[in-house]
Amino acid sequence: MDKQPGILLSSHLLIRKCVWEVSLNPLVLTWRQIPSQKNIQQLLKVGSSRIVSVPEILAVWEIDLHSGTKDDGRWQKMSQKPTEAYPLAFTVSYVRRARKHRWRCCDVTFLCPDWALCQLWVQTIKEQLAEQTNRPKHLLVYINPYGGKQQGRRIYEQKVAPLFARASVSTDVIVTEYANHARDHLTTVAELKLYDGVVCVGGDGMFSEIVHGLVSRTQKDNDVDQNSPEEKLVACTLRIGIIPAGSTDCICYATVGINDPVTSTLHIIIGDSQPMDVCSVHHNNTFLKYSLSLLGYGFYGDVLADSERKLWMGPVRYDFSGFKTFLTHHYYEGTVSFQQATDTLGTPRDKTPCRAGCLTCLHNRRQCSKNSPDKSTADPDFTDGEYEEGWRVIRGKFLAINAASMSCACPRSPQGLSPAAHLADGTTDLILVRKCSRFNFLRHLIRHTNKDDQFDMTFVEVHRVRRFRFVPRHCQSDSERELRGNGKRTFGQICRDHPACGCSPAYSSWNCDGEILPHAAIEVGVHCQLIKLFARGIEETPVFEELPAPCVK
Ligand SMILES: Nc1ncnc2c1ncn2[C@@H]1O[C@H](COP(=O)(O)OP(=O)(O)OP(=O)(O)O)[C@@H](O)[C@H]1O
Repeated sequence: MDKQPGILLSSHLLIRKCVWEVSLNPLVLTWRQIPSQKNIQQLLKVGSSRIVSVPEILAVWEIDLHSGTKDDGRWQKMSQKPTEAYPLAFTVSYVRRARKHRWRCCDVTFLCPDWALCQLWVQTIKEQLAEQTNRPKHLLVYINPYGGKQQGRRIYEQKVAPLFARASVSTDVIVTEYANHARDHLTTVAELKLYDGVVCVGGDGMFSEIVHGLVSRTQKDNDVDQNSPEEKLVACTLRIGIIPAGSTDCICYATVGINDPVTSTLHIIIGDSQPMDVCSVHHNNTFLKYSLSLLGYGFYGDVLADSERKLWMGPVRYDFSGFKTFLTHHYYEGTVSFQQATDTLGTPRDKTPCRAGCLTCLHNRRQCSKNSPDKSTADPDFTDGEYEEGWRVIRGKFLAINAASMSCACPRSPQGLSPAAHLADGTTDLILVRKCSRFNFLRHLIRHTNKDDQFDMTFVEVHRVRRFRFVPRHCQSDSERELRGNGKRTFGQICRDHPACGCSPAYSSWNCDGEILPHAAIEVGVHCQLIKLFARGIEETPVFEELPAPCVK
């Protein structure tokens, strides 16, 4: 065994009858096949080395090659036989990158010539894993058994729990019994100090519950009043993991790049961390909700409101309501005011999407901590419209008002609603679609499904903002809304149900991450990096090139 500087261990070990030079340094574990006359041609054909970064090693254990059991006595399927010269073995479990941001767990078994060397390897790798202090040891897991295709429990038992066990991550599991069970448990009785993170098995609705529970609990524990829109919220210390088991899994797409339970579990095990902004939504100094992805008034609010009246149609209701809402072509009058983020890197129109290790988020996070969020500066390029006490004010008729805190990319819209929106830069992209012809609105919508710029249209404007307010033109009192809720129809409601009628209703609804808000007049503030996820953002290209390794089992 030769030791070079920086190298912790280096030995010749056997993998499936071939001798490999295996070495470990604090950053990577590598194994390179030693060429011999016999295997040189095969090496040229298929490649002969493998590099695994130490932070992506999940576990290591000794195995008894004769009995086929692990060092903890559990049975393991053996694919290699011991030889006289290499009678002992250990297995390393690590992350392997597959296509389209998918991660898989791979095992490689190394055969050793003697007991002492085998022990040394296992011990040294374990010591390196113990240095990875960002990894969770104990997690609180909530499973929604009714999310998506109702597979949450099965996904957890078959795909997630075995990986947690392999990586020695212990869990307390709660299967939710009713909507908001997880939120209420987190806000009140959960003993958060026992855990290194909270995991939800479900979709975006379930994730939203966890965020509401954790953020509210953190504010409660720190005596912060959530009802004040100006209040600076305290960031949550526990990270959140999402095991996708919902219908859309939009947050998973935006933070991992794919909705795959195994990939998300591996991100949790290795202790990845992705900060995320959270928008607080208030009405009249009363807290309404937190939003993580999309706030939409007009088109997206109407689609959701209509689809909720057609639950019996199943998932096809979204297409139906989308088409119907497009045909009704309602516009809404009101005033939008906002504080533009003028001191930040990046704009909604640039071509740089938010990716793992995003420098824009890093830079803008520093700006957020320097500036008080309310001190917005006037936009020097702005000549049109008005300013009121540092807020830019736009009055008009809008087909849609959307605030995208992330790209909102999904399989239907691969670039998303705002392709360059950032996960953690302390801003949201406010998109205003003014009244235009049906044909032009259709052109705008179609651009979400291809690579054309959906903002390059005269009736669309987009601003990167830290706060915004919306007030509908005919500001509605709460009693009026109650009347609507009780079924006494205003003209708006009648028109909504009879699209042939030419006039637009006075109010739409806000779609807040897939839920309808009870008020049209709202104030929204972005809280920079309020939560952290067990994720790393979408990776541009794999860090380590994938090389086929013929000897890996
Ligand atoms: N035990 C339960 N019974 C009924 N509803 C529940 C239960 N647990 C959670 N919920 C609620 O179910 C709603 C939907 O769940 P979830 O987000 O997991 O799936 P989905 O709606 O199919 O997926 P997506 O949100 O990605 O479209 C959530 O808003 C959550 O509050």
